[in-house]
This record gives sequence, C-alpha cells and structure tokens, in this order.
Amino acid sequence: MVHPCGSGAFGYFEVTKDVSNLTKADFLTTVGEKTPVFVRFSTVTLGREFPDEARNPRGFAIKFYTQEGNYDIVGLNFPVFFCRDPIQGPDVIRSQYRAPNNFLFDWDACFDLLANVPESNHAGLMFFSDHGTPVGWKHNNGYGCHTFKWVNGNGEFVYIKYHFMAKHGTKQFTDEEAVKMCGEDPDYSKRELWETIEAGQEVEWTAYVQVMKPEDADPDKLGFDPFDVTKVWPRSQFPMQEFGRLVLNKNPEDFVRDVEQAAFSPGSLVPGIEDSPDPLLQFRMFFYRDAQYHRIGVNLHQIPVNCPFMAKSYASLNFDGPMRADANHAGNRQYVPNSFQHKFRPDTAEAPYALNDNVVSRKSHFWHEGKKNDYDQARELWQRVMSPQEKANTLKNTAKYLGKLRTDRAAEIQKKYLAQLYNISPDYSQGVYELLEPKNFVFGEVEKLAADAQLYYREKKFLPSNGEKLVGKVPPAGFGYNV
Ligand code: HEM
Repeated sequence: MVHPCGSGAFGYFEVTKDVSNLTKADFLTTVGEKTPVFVRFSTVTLGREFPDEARNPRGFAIKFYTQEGNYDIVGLNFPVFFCRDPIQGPDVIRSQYRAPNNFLFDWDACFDLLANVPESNHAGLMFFSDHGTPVGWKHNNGYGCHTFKWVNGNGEFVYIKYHFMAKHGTKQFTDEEAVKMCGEDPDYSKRELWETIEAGQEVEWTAYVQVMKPEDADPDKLGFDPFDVTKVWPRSQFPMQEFGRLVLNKNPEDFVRDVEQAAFSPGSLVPGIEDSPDPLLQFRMFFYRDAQYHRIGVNLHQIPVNCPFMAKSYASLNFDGPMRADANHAGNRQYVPNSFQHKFRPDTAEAPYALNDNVVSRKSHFWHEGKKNDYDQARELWQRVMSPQEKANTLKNTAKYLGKLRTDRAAEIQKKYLAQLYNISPDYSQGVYELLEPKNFVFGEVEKLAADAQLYYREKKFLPSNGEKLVGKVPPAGFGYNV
C-alpha cells in the first residue's frame, strides 16, 4: 500500500496564457477560465499515522473537474522517478518499505535497490538531499514527471512536461530539523495546509509546460530519452511556458469522505491530452483503478470527491454493480460508437475519448540501458545545480543512512551503491565514503566496481539493439502490426 499518509484541499485552476494552439482540451482553451480542482499531497511509502515530515518523496495529485470529465495529474515533488521499467515499480516501492518478516524499516533494502539500478540514482540523489524533507506540502513544487502529449484541434500534437512551481517558494528542513519536527508534530505538513486555509489564505502554484516537437523527440539527437521517467528535459533547450495558476482555498469537510476516498488515476484523461510512449505511464494508466476498485469499490466515482460533477453529460462506464444509484446511462447506449443520438450531446459523433494516433506502445528498447550516459543528468544536478551547502547536507544525510545497514551483505551493498555514486561524480562517492561509519572496505574497491556499474542487472534483451530507437514521429513504415 502506498501514499496512505496525506491530506488535501479544494480550489481552482485558472488559465493565464493562451495554449489553444497546442491543445484542444476544453478547460485549457480560454484565458481566465476557472476549473474546480481537488489536490492531495502525500508521503509515498510511510504509513498513514507516520510523521509526515519524514524523509520520502511527496505525492502531488491534482483532479480537475472539467466539463469533459475529470482529468487527473498524478505527480510528485520530484521531477523524476526511481525506475523506467514499469514492472520494476513494485520492487522500488517494496525496497523503500518495511521488511515483511519483522515490519522494521529496511535501509539494506533501500540502498540495495539503488546499488543495483543505475537509473534510480537521479531520484536517489534527491531523496537523500534536503529535497527529501521539504517544509510541509505548500513549499513543494509539483511535477507531472512523465512526458504527455497535447493534441490541438487540427490533430497536431506536441510532447509536454508539467511543472507546478510553488508561489510561496520552496523550503526544506535539514535532516536534523525534520527528525525533530517528526517528534514535535507528526502532522506538521497536514496541519500547515489546514491552518493556512482555515486562516483564509490561499495556497498557490504557477503552472508551466515544457514543449517538444515530435520531430525533436529523438534520443540520439537529444542525448537523453525524452520518454524515460528517470530523466528531465533541460530547461535551456525546452523553456518553461506559463499557462495557469493552481489555487487551493477550501478545506475538506470530512476527512474520510473527501481525502481518504479520493481516487486519482493517470488514465483519467480528457480529449486533447494523451499519454506518450513512456511504458511506465501506460502501465500506471491501467493499474491505479485496479488498486482503487479493491480499496474503495467499483462505483468510486459516486463518492463526491471523485464524481465528475462538472461533466456536460455524465454517464458512468461502470454499468450496474454494487452502490449503483444514479441514472445508469440515462437511456443512452452503453457502448461507442453507436447509431443512436446521444440524449445530452446530440451534436457530436465523437467517442468520449478519441486517440490522436495509434502509437501508444514501445518495444523495450530503453535508450540509456547499460550506457554511462544514464548518469549524465544526475551529474549535472550534483555538479552544476546544487550549492556547496546542499551538497554537504546530502553527503551527511546519505552517510548517516548508509551506515545503518545491518545484513551480512551490508558491505557489498555499500560498495555497489558507492560505485553508482562514483559514476555520477567521484567526489560525491568519496564524500559519502569519508563520512561513512564503520568503513569495512577501501575506496579503491568502489573505483574498480564503478567501471561497469552501469551494467548491473541489465538484461541483454533490453539493451538497445542495432538502429532500434523510439522517436517522437510515427516512422513511415509503422511499427510491426501497423505496417
Ligand atoms: C510502476 C511504478 C509505480 C507503482 C507500482 C505505483 C503504485 C501506486 C499505487 C498502487 C497507488 C495507490 C492508488 C490508490 O489506491 O489510489 C499509487 C498512488 C500514487 N502514485 Fe504511484 N506508483 C508508481 C509510480 C508513480 C509515479 C511515477 C508517480 C508520479 C509521477 C506516482 C505518483 C503517485 C501518487 C501521487 C499517488 C497518490 C495519489 C493520491 O493522493 O491518492 N506513482 N501509486
């Protein structure tokens, strides 16, 4: 179970810049238009009653109640995730979770996964920096993380990434301050949001997109895979374009009804916004609802916070079943396309969700797999972006937790993990090693391992094969079945 500890609030999204040339999404086409929203913040792997200032990534999930149905952005306060292969997602979660035999937090598992998955160390660097202990929910930026597609009225599309930048600025606790706050007020983040809104203040983020033309989405030209959720798009190449503001101004009335039973899904899309060929995103589009059908029930959309109450014609796709109490399609056909006129939308023949094209999947040719360039962006973050103070804190935090390993494999895990850091930047690795207590190996062993740490647990079949790569445009010959 993930993201159980969290809280949220209602508000609105307002379009501030015209992006109608990029997307036909109805709620984004008119400057000044306001759409109601609900936003839930969370820690990822810590329990519901666990102190919410503890070291962890933060969930940042937005539900837009649009007139075309609900649209969810289910993001994080990190712009990247720990893995790119969707089937590895549950492993990432379990490695940061409690050990099943004794239910104790398991630092061996956490570092073991980072040690063996080269691409996880971009998010790993953020995790152990003070980014892992932000001051409450409101001093966080929110990121969509994945690459999405915006499609305009002419059927033309661009790839995009979302950024929600905290208007109140970002703030972080040091490890010591966060640990102290966990004891003083285990509900710090939840309380801060609640009290800010109760005091009549608004909490706000400015929304930006980065835009990439499909013909530019070629990893060989870019030097990174634009569909890899462990990578960012450099802002110098893909500038941030403002398009709106996200404002929270109303607290929930009932925690269980409005917050606990909120259900977000990356598959909850509206026309004009589509997925990209990112396999982890495509996987998420399906399984969130499965988790929620188990957690809440099949008619979860009838819970007020999940109900698409703004939709011009609200006809649920869950025909019949338990808890069903609404008009059951109200006499409309329960399938599309059909030959009947829709009772509420007589003017449209379009299916509720029509895809722009049929390129929605990719072969498992991860462009960075097994290459040293997997570390390039983490190196950029370490060497160019982080201040000397931020680096010093990161070294201290990392060494503190790396020193907590207890299993008989501890030294091996520590060495392999430091080999990953060495490939990011030798001084990063050396800095952690110097602060590590106790030291059960010499640094020379780390240097040796680093030579091929990029190949740890790489399956040959996933290494990019000759000439095969995913680019943003449909190849003239199509893919496989598509020829
Ligand atoms: C394959 C990798 C992943 C797995 C297996 C996974 C799994 C899950 C599951 C099972 C839930 C609970 C769904 C529910 O009951 O409502 C969840 C919630 C969530 N996930 Fe993921 N997740 C993955 C990757 C990601 C990524 C990449 C992001 C961000 C871009 C993300 C952001 C979130 C957020 C924000 C929530 C909580 C939403 C809320 O507040 O209710 N997850 N995830």
